[in-house]
This record gives sequence, structure tokens and C-alpha cells, in this order.
Amino acid sequence: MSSSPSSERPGIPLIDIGALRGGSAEARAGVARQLRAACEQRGFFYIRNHGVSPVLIAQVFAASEAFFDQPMPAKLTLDKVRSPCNRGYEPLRAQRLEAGAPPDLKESFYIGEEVAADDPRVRAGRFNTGPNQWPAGLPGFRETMEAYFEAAHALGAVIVRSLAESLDLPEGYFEGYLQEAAATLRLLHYPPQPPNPAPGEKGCGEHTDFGGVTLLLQDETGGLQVWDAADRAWIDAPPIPGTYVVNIGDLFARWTNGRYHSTLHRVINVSGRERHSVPFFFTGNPLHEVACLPTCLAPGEAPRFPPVTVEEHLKDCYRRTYG
Ligand SMILES: O=C(O)CCC(=O)C(=O)O
Ligand SMILES: [Fe+2]
Repeated sequence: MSSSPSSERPGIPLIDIGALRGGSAEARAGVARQLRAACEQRGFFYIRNHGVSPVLIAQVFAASEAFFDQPMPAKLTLDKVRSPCNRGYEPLRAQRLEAGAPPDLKESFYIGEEVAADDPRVRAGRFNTGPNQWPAGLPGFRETMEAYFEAAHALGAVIVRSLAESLDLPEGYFEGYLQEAAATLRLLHYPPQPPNPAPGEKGCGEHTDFGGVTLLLQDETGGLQVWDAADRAWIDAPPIPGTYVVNIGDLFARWTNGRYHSTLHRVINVSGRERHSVPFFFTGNPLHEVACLPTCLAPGEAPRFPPVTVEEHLKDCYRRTYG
């Protein structure tokens, strides 16, 4: 299968979102129009001028590398299987994102909002909600990740608000979804693709993302590929310094009746080097119900997906990929 588009279709667009921070109404509307085109065409785009500090981003990568460089026993003290809310370390081959393929060649570390064990949401058994597991021997790790979690969360909310405008919805349409919005910060480490992989074995099997939007930082290694349904080909999403790769997750596909694409993607690390990436999954208020938007149904068109809460959808996705 080809890794570049064979047709003249534009590649993955790069959108300057600077106007979303204090720009004029007209400039913000211009960004929303570009988001709409990108979400309808590919469901994937790069953003620049996003406002997250490059120093903080460099600290996140440094802390992530320091974490994965630790000996296995140290990492396993924070094994995610010890956490009732899916936080902590996950070894290689623990998740199978692509049904029928071998499990993924990545190890990872899961971080979420720090919620105390006696918080009513935890007592009520809310999915993925609770305390993190923090490494003891890595000074600054927790502070860096907490600062980044906050910055990425704020950026996610800015993008969701612009998506409301892109869909001709009233300003504030997604405020219920944004209130107490859950999110997952995941550190990923991919070893080089082995010389003799099992059939279908790769860093990250093909999948769509579960939540609302994903904000991805990747190092300079490359390996992320995005499915082009029109050309029936994988296209590369190479690293572009200073940008995020942003993609629409399943929730926006459901909201928009498929007008905004939650697009298949995968990672194959053929570089011969280690690869690090940092996806931030903006999932939203777990109890929020996601149902087809009024602006996304043509006369006579039926909703393709039944209404679902964020939490129900997420649980289902975890069951499928950790089964
Ligand atoms: O590592 C990457 O570049 C992408 C990872 C990814 O798609 C995911 O974790 O959902
Ligand atoms: Fe993904």
C-alpha cells in the first residue's frame, strides 16, 4: 500500500489557530471555517500558534524519556493493573488497538486529573476517575506533567469551542460537555520495529480515537500514518516542529453523523530508533450525552448512531482494546 496520496487531494492541512486566543470575531470565524474543512475532509490537521510553551513541551519529552529509561522493576511498581482508574505504567503488548492484529509494540504511562480517593465521583465509581500513580525517583516529573495537563486541557477546550462555531452551533453549545471535562495524558514509547515482526505487528494498530479531540505531540522520528479512505492508502503524518497533530475522535463523528471524520490511524516505527509521542485525549464530561446535532441532519436523514454518554462509549472502547 502506498504511503503518499495518489490523487491531487490536499494532504493534512496546517491551521494557524492564533486567532482563537484573543483574535477578532472575524478571525476566529476564519479559523472555524478551516477547522470545518479539515474535519470534513480528513479528520486530521496540524495546528500552530497554539500557545503551549515550547519549554514545557521539551520538559514533557525529557521527563517521559527519563521515565521509560528506568529499569523495569521501577516501572512495574506503578503498573496500571494496580490502579482502579487506569493510571500508571503499561508494558509493551498490553493493548490491542487493531482487532485481529498482534498487540501493540508500545509501552505507555497514563495520567489523568488528580482526583482524591474520597471524592464523590470516585466513590460513585466514575470510570477512569481517581488518583494518579507518580514515580518516586524522578524529581520534577509530577510538576511537569501537571503543568502540561492543564495547558493541554485548556487548548482542548479552545478547540472544542471553535468546533461549535464551525458547526454553526450557538457559542456555548458544548459547555455542558466541557464542564468537569475528563482527559487522558498518555506518554508513549515505541521501540524500533523488529527486523522480523509477526504478521501485522506494529507500534500501534489501526484505530480511531475514542474521545472528542486528540492533541498529539510527536518527536522527530516519524511513523504516524493516517488512512485516506478516498485513495484507499495510508498517508504519512510527519513531524512538523512547533505543531500538534490534532484529530477528531469518535464523539465528534457521532455528534456530526459522520460529517466530521474519526479517521483510522496507526504507527509503524521503521526509523530504526526509539520513538516518543504524547497524545492528550480530550474526552469531556463523562455523564454528557452525545447525540446527533441538529445542524448535522439533512431533511429525511436518520442518525447513524444512538445517543451515548461519554462514559458508556469510553468503557466500551476500553473493553474492546484491553479484552
Ligand atoms: O504515537 C502516535 O503518534 C499516535 C498514538 C495514537 O494514535 C494513540 O495513542 O491513540
Ligand atoms: Fe490514536
